[in-house]
Amino acid sequence: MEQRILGFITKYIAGAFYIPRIQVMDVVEVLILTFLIYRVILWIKNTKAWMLLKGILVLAAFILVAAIFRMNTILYLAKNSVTVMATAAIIVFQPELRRALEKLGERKLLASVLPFEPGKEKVRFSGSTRENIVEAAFAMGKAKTGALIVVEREIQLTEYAATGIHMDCLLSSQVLLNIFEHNTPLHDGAIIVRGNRIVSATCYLPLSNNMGISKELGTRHRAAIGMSEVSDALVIVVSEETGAVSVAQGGSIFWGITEEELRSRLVLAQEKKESRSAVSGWKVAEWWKGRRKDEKKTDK
Ligand SMILES: Nc1ncnc2c1ncn2[C@@H]1O[C@H](COP(=O)(O)OP(=O)(O)OP(=O)(O)O)[C@@H](O)[C@H]1O
Repeated sequence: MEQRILGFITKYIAGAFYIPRIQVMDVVEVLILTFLIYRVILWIKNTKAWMLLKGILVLAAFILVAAIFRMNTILYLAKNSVTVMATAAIIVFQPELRRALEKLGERKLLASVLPFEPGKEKVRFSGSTRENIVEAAFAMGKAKTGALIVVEREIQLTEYAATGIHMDCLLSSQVLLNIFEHNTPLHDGAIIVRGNRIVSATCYLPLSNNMGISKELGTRHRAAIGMSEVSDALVIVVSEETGAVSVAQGGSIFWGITEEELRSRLVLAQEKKESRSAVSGWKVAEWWKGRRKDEKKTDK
């Protein structure tokens, strides 16, 4: 048995000491692959694919042992079940894969090379829309009227808008107050804001599966976090119970924020350039640093 292990290692080392001729394109290829692998590892770390990776590592170790000891039946089964397992993984991780591809699309490679996009406005929604949202959110907070407002950014939320009642109405604080008024047909669920207009009301949002979310937060807040996990939207929640205004972004909730904090988050969401860089590159680090200050701990 010892000889078998030694033989395996010697064969492996003999293969590893072969030094091929390295050309410029090989270096470029290695750099590209390094970057891609780094991004995949980051993605795995931030999603439940981390558990999948752990499972794959255990399986790989098991298969390695089987290869060393020449357990042919196990090797045969492993070889033939790879396709089935890959298909199963794609089905199970479909939401995460979709989100990863959407993020790739968000970056707009061409746009980041070109300094400007002709014919496109610099802001997503006007200052007046921003102020109307702030005004209505805190007015509803004062009156303890529950509300859920999704402000769309780069990722289109058409499929979530389709779960509600189509509106296409110019946003104003009065309209917001009216929509979320108790016992009215449109008060339940979320509204989706695109630009300066309310696209849809009574929309159903995906609930977050995050086990770390405080038990004090009910389904309205969980839906806000869920929506921010699957998109880059800024989701504003007004608690019916406490009147607190919170914002969910990037899978985290910033609970009980002030008027000024909500305004500055909306300013960031408003600028098209800012929102694009807020999900990529070094800005992410700044954003993370910033969010630690006012983020409500979700594990209490
Ligand atoms: N998946 C969802 N999508 C959209 N809206 C939802 C969803 N789930 C719940 N809601 C909204 O949240 C309301 C229920 O809020 P609930 O009291 O459970 O949550 P909460 O987080 O404790 O909020 P509050 O502090 O306002 O009580 C529902 O009436 C509905 O309007």
